[in-house]
Amino acid sequence: MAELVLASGSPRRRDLLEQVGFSFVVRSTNIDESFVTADDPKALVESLAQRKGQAISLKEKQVVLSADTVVCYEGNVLTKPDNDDQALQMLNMLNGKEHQVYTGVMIRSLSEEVIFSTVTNVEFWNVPEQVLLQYMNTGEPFDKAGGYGIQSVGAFLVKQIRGDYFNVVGLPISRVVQELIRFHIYPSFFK
Ligand SMILES: Cc1cn([C@H]2C[C@H](O)[C@@H](COP(=O)(O)OP(=O)(O)OP(=O)(O)O)O2)c(=O)[nH]c1=O
Repeated sequence: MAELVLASGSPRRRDLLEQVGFSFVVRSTNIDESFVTADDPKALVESLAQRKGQAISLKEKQVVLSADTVVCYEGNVLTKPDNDDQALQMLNMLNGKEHQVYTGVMIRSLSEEVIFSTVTNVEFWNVPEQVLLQYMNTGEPFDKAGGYGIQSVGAFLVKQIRGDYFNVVGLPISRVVQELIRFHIYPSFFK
């Protein structure tokens, strides 16, 4: 059986792969995300996932998985906020509105590769700015695209979603399972 390499420092991606029973090794990448253009969020996340995946040197019988998640609101692409001002600005932008979360995924071996992306619509309740400020002060927004975590305290912001919940958390896990099986990587319950 092939060995799965997760090219990600994201604890959420690790947790989701473990949740469905994959064994894998983690190799964190540090690519420069700044010079990728952001006109098209689908193309953006696919291109970033591809860069992360290509930054790993592969051996025979290894399969690498990489991903990138962004939040998109009316043409604005939101990545992880760098500071308090940015985090609050993002939360204010999304407050009371619907936005899209895009995750791009790359899976590659020495002989094959696949790149795809999934989009989920998320609608936020309208909450007072003071509450957004208090949420920001929890520190939770800072390592998350769009400045919130649907899987944690940020759940209080979410009125409804349309599409894959796990895609918002950072990996469209059911699609990933299907694709990994094509690469001969199986979750433990398959054995
Ligand atoms: C919208 C949203 C994003 N996120 C996270 C998922 C991703 O980890 C992060 C987006 O940043 P990414 O750049 O996609 O990933 P990362 O820097 O955390 O990890 P790596 O590049 O090493 O794979 O935002 C949540 O955890 N919850 C949410 O609700």
